[in-house]
Amino acid sequence: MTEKTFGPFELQKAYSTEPVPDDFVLRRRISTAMRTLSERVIRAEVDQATLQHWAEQLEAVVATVGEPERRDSKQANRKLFTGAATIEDLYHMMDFDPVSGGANPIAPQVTWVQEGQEGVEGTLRLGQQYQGPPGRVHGGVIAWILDAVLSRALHAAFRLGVTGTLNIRYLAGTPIEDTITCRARITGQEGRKIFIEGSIWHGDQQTVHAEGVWLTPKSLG
Ligand SMILES: CCCCC/C=C\C/C=C\C/C=C\C/C=C\CCCC(=O)SCCNC(=O)CCNC(=O)[C@H](O)C(C)(C)COP(=O)(O)OP(=O)(O)OC[C@H]1O[C@@H](n2cnc3c(N)ncnc32)[C@H](O)[C@@H]1OP(=O)(O)O
Repeated sequence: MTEKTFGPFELQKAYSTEPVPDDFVLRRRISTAMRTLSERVIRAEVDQATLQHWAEQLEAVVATVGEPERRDSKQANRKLFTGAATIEDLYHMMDFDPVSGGANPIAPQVTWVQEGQEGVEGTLRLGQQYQGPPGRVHGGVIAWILDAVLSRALHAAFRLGVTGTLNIRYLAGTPIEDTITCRARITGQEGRKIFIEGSIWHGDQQTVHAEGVWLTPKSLG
């Protein structure tokens, strides 16, 4: 049997419906453990001996991992655009994404509840490791997440581009350790320039507004 392959317009569907490759089941477990650890060790009230013990255990894991060879992600990207990407290639592109990638230990995990041409919506919860002012999400982390959410609206509408400009207006504090909602939608297009706006909400309160311009590369536009 020949292995199924995918192009850019099949990416989102295949990624959410095809079985997770075996190695990514394990990569996700590793990342979940690392994310949980990051959240739990921040501000942990423990004694010196416990910190010493944790430090030694974690240093031992780092030594065990060493510096492994890495796959060239450009190759998976090229295969995607010729319709030749395998599910493994798709996971290598998507699952290491620094926002919502299941196999990336630093990626805040977004649950996408709506993804379509009319826009995207996702929910997430950010732990103490993303705190700026006490109890609130760091402003830079908010920009990081919104860049990805607005980009997701671009992809959900089957368009491609890189962030050219991203403006953020912080309207109210965004809480850590509670569920927040992110939204984004395309508002217009002029040639290769695509205009996208987005927001973050805590319940009924909008805490952030974002708007930006994405540029489709000359080679694709
Ligand atoms: C189809 C389904 C797809 C599904 C998904 C597919 C694939 C997914 C693949 C992988 C997914 C994994 C991860 C996703 C990855 C990233 C997502 C997050 C997004 C990012 O993290 S991305 C990184 C940060 N980003 C950059 O790394 C950009 C660096 N930069 C440049 O690469 C250039 O700077 C560029 C290209 C921006 C412009 O260069 P250029 O040569 O094309 O522009 P040019 O001069 O021709 O201007 C043409 C007109 O745009 C106006 N203009 C120019 N620059 C502008 C700007 N900055 N802002 C607003 N307007 C601008 C001019 O004023 C003119 O306007 P006018 O025509 O009106 O005069």
